[in-house]
Amino acid sequence: MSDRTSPRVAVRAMALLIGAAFKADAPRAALVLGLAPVVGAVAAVTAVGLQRMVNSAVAADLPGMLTAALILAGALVAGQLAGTVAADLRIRLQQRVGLLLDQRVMAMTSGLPHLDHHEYPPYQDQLELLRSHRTSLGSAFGALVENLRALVAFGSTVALLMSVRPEFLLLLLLALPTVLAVRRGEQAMARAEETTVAPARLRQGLFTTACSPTAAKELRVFGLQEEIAGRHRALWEQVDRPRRQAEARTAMWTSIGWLIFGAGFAGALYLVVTAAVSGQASPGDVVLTIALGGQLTGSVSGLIQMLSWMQKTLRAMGYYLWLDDHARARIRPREAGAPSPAAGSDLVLENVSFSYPDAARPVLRDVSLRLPAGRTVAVVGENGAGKTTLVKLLCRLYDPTAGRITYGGSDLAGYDVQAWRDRVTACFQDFCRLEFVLQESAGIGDLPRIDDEPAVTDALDRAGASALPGLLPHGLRTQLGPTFPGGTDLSGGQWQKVALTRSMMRDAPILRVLDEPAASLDPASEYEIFRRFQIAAGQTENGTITVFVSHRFATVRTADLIVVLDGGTIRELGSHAELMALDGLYATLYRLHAKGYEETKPSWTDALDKDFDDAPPVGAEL
Ligand SMILES: Nc1ncnc2c1ncn2[C@@H]1O[C@H](COP(=O)(O)OP(=O)(O)OP(=O)(O)O)[C@@H](O)[C@H]1O
Repeated sequence: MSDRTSPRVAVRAMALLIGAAFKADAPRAALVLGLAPVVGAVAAVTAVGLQRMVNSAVAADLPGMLTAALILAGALVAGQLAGTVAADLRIRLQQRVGLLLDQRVMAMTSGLPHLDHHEYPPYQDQLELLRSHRTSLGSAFGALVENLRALVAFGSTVALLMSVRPEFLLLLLLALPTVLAVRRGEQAMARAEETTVAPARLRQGLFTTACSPTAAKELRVFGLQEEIAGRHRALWEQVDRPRRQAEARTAMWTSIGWLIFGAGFAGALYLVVTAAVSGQASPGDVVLTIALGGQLTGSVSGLIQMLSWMQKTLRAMGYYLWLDDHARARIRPREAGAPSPAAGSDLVLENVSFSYPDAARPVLRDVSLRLPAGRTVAVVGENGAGKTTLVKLLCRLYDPTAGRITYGGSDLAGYDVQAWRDRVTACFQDFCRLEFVLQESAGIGDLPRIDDEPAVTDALDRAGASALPGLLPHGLRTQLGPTFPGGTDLSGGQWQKVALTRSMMRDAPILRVLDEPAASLDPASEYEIFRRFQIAAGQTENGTITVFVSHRFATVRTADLIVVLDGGTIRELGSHAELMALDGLYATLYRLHAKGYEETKPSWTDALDKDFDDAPPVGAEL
């Protein structure tokens, strides 16, 4: 992993923070940055006032004493006012900058066209580092401002000390070991965090599992609480040991640095006191040195704390910039005039192969397939055969690693990814339980019509869920999900129907993907839904291609075309009748399922047999 605190990254991060602050609130940003040096210089001005006061008092110079008193009073008032105002302004601005960066992180993460950052461990590690340092992002602008203040405080103190004796510049050098120790400590800490990020991510995963309502049932039934807690503890140790060691080393080096600085300061005091005794320095110089000495210790310590804070936030900004670079390389703005997919064509896979990042073997190998417009296509195969991967490629959640997918003769990769997705709709196996009101949770499937009640009612009907609003206390306005007070939780099948309704919202999709859309549905609902899908697919003017993945052969047999995947390749292809006549893998699997099915076959499936046995096969055309 690259050094997240390299000078180049630091400069980029600071420019980004200042830009974000001005974007969030330009007048406030200008005021905060302008006040920081004023606050930083107050202590040095106070020390000058003291020096003048003592020298004027020794010389019995009343006007001089009055001027010194004015300087002291002015510094006191300016310090208090500017300090309070600056802190207040800074904290609010810091919150706004934090919000802006949070929103950018959300936009970048969810705007990435592909899924690899969620599924590929090295990317997940980077996201985990960013997530664990997210709060530092919020305070990054504050750290920048406080460093500016601390630098001015330190610089003005050193300048004044040099005005007493130039050799006091050496004190600056004596502060260096402490500063370097802190910087090295931060780097060691960064290394420790980066090398332990994988177990830290696993530990976070276990924590989420232990607290998640989805895992709650299995945790109790299998008595897993102790097991999960034990694994969490072990991972904590694994993560914590290198971090503790880095902290201990930093503390040791910082203490040595402070000892060197303390010895130097004692030497400076000795020099100025002996000079005053021999008449080479004024009593004011002694007071100034003592005041500045205390001030210098405070400002070195402040500077070190600020530098340490700054390094932490710069590290967080380094992770942010990694995501920014990653997203910039992948998120393409929608090109004006880029070709849009025209409706009514076939979708064709030409020798498509696909491997997940870093995977040893391809998941799909040399798949060639024509998905005809206006038809339903079922994809079947054993677990791990590559069915979900295939539909992910169709949605362009990944691009093939070899071969190509074309629509209307044009490579999908040539279309703007968002323009393609605008014409695709889907219900995934691991669908989202969006805890909005029912109207929105379903309507979000076609964002411009999220509030369109007739559109949602129609989609509910097409998804076989028209009864759902009537079962809920406030119909379409019912708040879904147990997270909200007064929210209504749904059964697994009802949630799935809401997800299906979402996939029914877009009016004329080119492609509708249904990845095990009926896993939680009862057989009658499943039958009804597929019947509607098939009728809808044949009727839509643009000839929607409906691709569904299913293990339920009673439904699969209704498809116009059935694709049998086996180990990432197409084993068989055709209509139900053709595949049964072939008497291969499909026929074997079908008979296995039918055996159990015939024994318990309910009467409503007679309609299924009658409806689809006469359907013309389309596999022959391919
Ligand atoms: N994100 C991923 N990264 C690496 N490998 C993956 C990923 N997703 C799936 N795989 C692997 O790809 C293969 C095919 O997975 P896929 O989900 O496409 O199978 P499937 O046919 O849909 O299975 P199922 O019927 O169990 O849903 C599996 O061996 C799986 O381990």
